[in-house]
Amino acid sequence: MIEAEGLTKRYGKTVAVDQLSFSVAAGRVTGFLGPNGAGKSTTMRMILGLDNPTAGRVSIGGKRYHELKNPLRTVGALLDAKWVHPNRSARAHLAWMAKSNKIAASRVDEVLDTVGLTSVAGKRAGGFSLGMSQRLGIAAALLGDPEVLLFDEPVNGLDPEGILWIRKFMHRLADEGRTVFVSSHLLSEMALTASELVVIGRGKLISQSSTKDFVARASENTVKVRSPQLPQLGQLLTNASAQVTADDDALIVSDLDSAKIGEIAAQHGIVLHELSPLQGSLEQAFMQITGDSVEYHTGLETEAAQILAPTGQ
Ligand SMILES: Nc1ncnc2c1ncn2[C@@H]1O[C@H](COP(=O)(O)OP(=O)(O)OP(=O)(O)O)[C@@H](O)[C@H]1O
Repeated sequence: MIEAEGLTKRYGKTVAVDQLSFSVAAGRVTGFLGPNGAGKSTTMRMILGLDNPTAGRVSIGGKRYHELKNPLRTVGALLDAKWVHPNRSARAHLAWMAKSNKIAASRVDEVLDTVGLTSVAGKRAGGFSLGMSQRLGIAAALLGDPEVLLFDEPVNGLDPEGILWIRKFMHRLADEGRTVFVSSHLLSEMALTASELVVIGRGKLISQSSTKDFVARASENTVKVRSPQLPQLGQLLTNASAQVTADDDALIVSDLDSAKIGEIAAQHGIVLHELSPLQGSLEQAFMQITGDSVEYHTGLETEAAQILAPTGQ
């Protein structure tokens, strides 16, 4: 369990994190969502005691990081996958970490196996692909068998196979009862990975809720309608003050629910071939909730299709 209360971090005039309060429960994946520069990394660093809050506090199982007796056995983190000595082998890197944290050497081969790196354990980590480096970073986070795991943008730059592996791995960790807190600016990815979302923008909390509720609360209320009498139906719906747009052989209708659309069609003897409410995407939900504070490009899982609006001080 992670709990933040009024967590605030200022760097000079920049307020990176602003009165942030949220909680992260065990046994599920909680997504930490926000555009670039929203304050996710700063928050994660404060959780891990790498940065001190200007105000407020954040605790893990009721204790601040510095109060933890065995930090690596309580919380593991992947902040920067490339943080390894390039000439060390994966095994040597983990063995060094285990030794310096008084963790049994036998854990090294266990975690290598868990993340599927056993066959390349003797190779130099500097030659690893990003996906392999991420796995090594996750192995390091798991060394102390911690109850709480933090991952900062773990799928950034990964290919689809790597993304899928990370997603499944997070689910597995949560199913084992661990607290899994994962930051991302990729809404589409978080929709598939996290069951709970802590959403921030410009350092402030925008919402904390289940992923399902977040979408339901904010998604546009639109309905897809198909009919052999589309122009006539479109006119009737417009007359009823609905917003109507054409979409191939269908109409996308907003500001009027499916029951009302069905009634209007029936009153005028119009045949319907389809009448389906559309659930908004997480991207739409984010845009609606955050208003103009961010701008999203959606769809592709590529750098080009990701968030565009840093806070820009
Ligand atoms: N050490 C620092 N000194 C000054 N400003 C900082 C520092 N670290 C972060 N900031 C600023 O604080 C704000 C939040 O940054 P942070 O990296 O936490 O955001 P983020 O949500 O993790 O974004 P990204 O995904 O781009 O890392 C940004 O405006 C950033 O420029």
